[in-house]
Amino acid sequence: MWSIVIPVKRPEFAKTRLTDAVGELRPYVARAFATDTVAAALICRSVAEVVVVTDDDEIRAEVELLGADVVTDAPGSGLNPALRHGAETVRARRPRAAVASLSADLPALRPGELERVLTEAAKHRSSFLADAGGIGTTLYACAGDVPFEPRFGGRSRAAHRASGAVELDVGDVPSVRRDIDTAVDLCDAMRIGLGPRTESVILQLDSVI
Ligand SMILES: Nc1nc2c(ncn2[C@@H]2O[C@H](COP(=O)(O)OP(=O)(O)OP(=O)(O)O)[C@@H](O)[C@H]2O)c(=O)[nH]1
Ligand SMILES: C=C(OP(=O)(O)O)C(=O)O
Repeated sequence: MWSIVIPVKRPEFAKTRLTDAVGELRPYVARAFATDTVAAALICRSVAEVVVVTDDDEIRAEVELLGADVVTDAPGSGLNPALRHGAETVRARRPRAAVASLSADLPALRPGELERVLTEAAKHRSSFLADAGGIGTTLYACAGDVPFEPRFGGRSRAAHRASGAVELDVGDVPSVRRDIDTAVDLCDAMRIGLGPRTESVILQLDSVI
């Protein structure tokens, strides 16, 4: 079973590359992405717990209701330190927990696809899943006795590979790979099938592109 750490940046500063597509709805879109991601992770059969790293009070309230734990966005110096803080919190309680981090911008995430990825990840000491664009990473996973050392940001697929983590070769898991940076990514996720919170925010738009 896995402990999943999901980082959520303050929505008022998040998903800036979607500004042209969603305008003033951007913080609501970012929150909906995160909440749909957390909801799908929580019902995945391989997931024991979800820890969300955020300073956003609304995200906190929503995901706690769903059953996730929340820790503050310490030390306040960006994504990888926030992820390490989440993993440290997990391992303070369960020292040999297998930990995986998942991006919070996967609003089409399907629990069964995540389960297939985590089953493959369980065969390795550390591993990662490349994003749909082939440059970044959506999931980074470590066995219980392995230091959790994420390298998200920019060309993180190459960075994770260079760190010695194994790239997971799991076919047909589009919902786990489809992170959303742009309007085109959002259209792609709509084809896969959006989670209900994102769907209802997107319905308020005249069009996405
Ligand atoms: N807790 C926390 N999460 C972060 C931080 N920076 C990024 N994230 C999360 O990391 C994941 C990937 O972030 P990006 O795709 O770069 O998201 P973004 O910065 O909102 O997007 P852009 O503004 O378009 O660059 C998302 O789940 C973000 O919420 C941070 O400083 N703290
Ligand atoms: C942070 C990442 O996401 P993106 O660059 O797609 O925003 C990453 O893939 O490492």
